[in-house]
Amino acid sequence: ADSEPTVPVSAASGAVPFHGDHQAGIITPAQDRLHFVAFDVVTKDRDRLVSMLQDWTAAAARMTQGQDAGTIGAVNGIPEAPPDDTGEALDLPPAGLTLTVGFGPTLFRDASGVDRFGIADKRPAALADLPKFPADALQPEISGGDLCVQACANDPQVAVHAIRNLARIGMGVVSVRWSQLGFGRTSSTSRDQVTPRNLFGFKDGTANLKAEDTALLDEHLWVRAGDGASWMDGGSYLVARKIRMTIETWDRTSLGEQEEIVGRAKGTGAPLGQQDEFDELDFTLKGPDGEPAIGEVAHVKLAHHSQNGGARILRRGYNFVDGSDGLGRLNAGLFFISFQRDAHKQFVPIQLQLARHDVMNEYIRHVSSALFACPPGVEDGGDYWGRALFG
Ligand SMILES: C=CC1=C(C)c2cc3[nH]c(cc4nc(cc5[nH]c(cc1n2)c(C)c5CCC(=O)O)C(CCC(=O)O)=C4C)c(C)c3C=C
Ligand SMILES: [Fe+2]
Repeated sequence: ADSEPTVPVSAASGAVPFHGDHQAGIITPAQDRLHFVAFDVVTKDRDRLVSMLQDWTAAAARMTQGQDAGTIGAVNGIPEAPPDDTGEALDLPPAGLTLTVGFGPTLFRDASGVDRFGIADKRPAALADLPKFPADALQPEISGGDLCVQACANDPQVAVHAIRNLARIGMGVVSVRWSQLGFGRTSSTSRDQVTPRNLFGFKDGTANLKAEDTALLDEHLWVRAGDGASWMDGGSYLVARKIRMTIETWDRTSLGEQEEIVGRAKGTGAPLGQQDEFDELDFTLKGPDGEPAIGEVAHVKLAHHSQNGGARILRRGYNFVDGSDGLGRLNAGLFFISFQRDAHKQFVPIQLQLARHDVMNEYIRHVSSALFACPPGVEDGGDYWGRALFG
């Protein structure tokens, strides 16, 4: 990838700046592909962990700009040594790659309560474990993690290459706990983007926090001074939930029932009883039968900020199909990701409402869960991922 791109640089293939006040990959217009990884830290040596985070930052700054992970490169080193880049992104453009790091609750105190790195007193209250929700069917082996990296790009090979090289660089310090590929975005995070569809066939990401809503982002997305741990100022909390969708059952449900469950028209994405996808939800409208056009337990009503003490989130999830399950069903669903200023005040009340009342629950199952604190952006120069926490 050190050579000049061989295809014209467009918005989809170009580079997203790595440095800035906030990490890229949050309000960056959602790219089409995801490789998300959670790591366990396998050393107790704080200096080794910090040194790896510095190496990761340097590699991330390079890879997001379409360069090799290391300064020598995949094919320019001595024949006797393993290359400092694995090579599968050679000749590929940056493809909008963003790499977003997060710190999990167990980095601060592990499962046995041990403060391995002397940072337990820096754990923000907002990074307390998420509660168990009704009907959660979480698999511990694909949940949690000490660190995460969200790689988003418009080329899956570019996202996978980035995660693979970070894992390689971290050998002996971290090991991969779990990872997830996503093949199609299920959100828009900018008003310039067309709303994509999830595997239920519905437009997903219409009523989302978007990059243009700067006042709402300050209110609901970015951690600010006074929120708690100052090292998180300018950062955001990431919730990941792998949600299996039993699409074979969904596909036997009538169109009308599907639309009632969601609360929007499948074709246009408009709220039921309204015309345009981007019309504000109107819960006072009545249908021909005199009942509310959007039912009391429609997904969009239950999830709406008016029903959840004003809580809003920035959704940035992806469709996944992990092959089939051996019983003739696709192992498919939605890898839900949301960013918010405090997951306990935003994601939790919304998810409690959904877990209790959403008819969609007959067709979905939450199988993994994780919460990470994503620190603010990295400045150009000597800064690195986690400096404010460890420095
Ligand atoms: C806890 C947060 C949420 C989970 C988990 C969740 C799962 C989930 N959602 C869909 C499909 C759609 N969701 C839509 C809107 C919507 N969903 C949430 C939150 C969660 N969804 C919010 C906050 C909203 C916006 C509500 C509003 O203010 O209008 C929609 C409608 C289109 C849109 O606005 O994006 C769809 C469709 C699935 C399939 C799913 C789990 C698999
Ligand atoms: Fe939703």
